[in-house]
Amino acid sequence: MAAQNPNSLNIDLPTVLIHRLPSFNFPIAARLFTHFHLLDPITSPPTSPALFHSIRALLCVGPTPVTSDTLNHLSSLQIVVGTSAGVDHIDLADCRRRNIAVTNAGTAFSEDAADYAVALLIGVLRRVSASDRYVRGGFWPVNGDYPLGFKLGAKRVGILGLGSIGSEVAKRLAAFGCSIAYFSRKKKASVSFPYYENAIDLAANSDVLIVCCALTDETQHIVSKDVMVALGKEGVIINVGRGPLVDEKQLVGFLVRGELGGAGLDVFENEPNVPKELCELDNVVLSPHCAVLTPESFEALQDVAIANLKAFFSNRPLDKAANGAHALALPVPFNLGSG
Ligand SMILES: O=CC(=O)O
Repeated sequence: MAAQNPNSLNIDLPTVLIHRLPSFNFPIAARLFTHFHLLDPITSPPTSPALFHSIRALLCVGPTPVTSDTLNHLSSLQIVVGTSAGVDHIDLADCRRRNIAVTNAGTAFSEDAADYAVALLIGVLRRVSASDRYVRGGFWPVNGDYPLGFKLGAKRVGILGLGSIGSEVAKRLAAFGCSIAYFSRKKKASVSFPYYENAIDLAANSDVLIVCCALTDETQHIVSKDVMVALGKEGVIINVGRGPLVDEKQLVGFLVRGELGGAGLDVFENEPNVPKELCELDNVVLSPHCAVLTPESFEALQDVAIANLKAFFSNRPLDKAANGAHALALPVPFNLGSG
């Protein structure tokens, strides 16, 4: 992302510091530029480190870590605007302690993530990628028809995390004739799908587990060995959440030994490294953490980021009413103070 030269700031626009690892670009930022001065220290290092201590708003690109150390360099910071749905890369507890608001992508990515979860599931059950390899490899004329896949309709789908992505997944798979059940932090009064008290019980009553909950200390390795045993030999795991939600070492073992039916994985424990055993398996579909990446979702993301930053700079609360359908302020105390 090319940002303005800090030495030629237009003082009429509020300043937002971009926080990104050199490898992360923010592909569609055109509209943000029209509303804010985006300072990118990677392309335009500030002439004085004191500038960092005057920054009130930070735009955190992708999973760039926001640690206590980051926050120590930004003593005036009041808001971190994240550009991903997950916020596991942001030290939320420290932000809360320092009274710094944190926002995420809200629902900007939910539909794309849900579409992708369904695509991975169909890809695994119907062996779409493996069939593609079969045709391209010239095996069809030699070996004949490719082995049968499995039907999606009537599968019992267990959703781990019925937030905005999980709800979109449920809507889509219900339309395919699947039955839906879920486990979430709490039972949702507004939802009639069966609720299970824990991931093991959900897995024991499902053919497919779709993992789309947030990564927290409580949910790390929520898909454990016991969950895999409960899901059973024909069971399929789809992960569009975060790699560490699944015990990857166990998953690899279960798949290699034929103790699970398959997996569709967009996220991994040690990205961008993927266990090589997975690449050998035709009942596994792999993708490089791209479930949410469409130009349309980046447009929606800009709406959210602009709405939250505008609300912040005009002292309006960061809530849905203030920020439109996509906005979400995470439950950290938000105090604009006098700054
Ligand atoms: O993984 C993508 C996101 O959290 O937005």
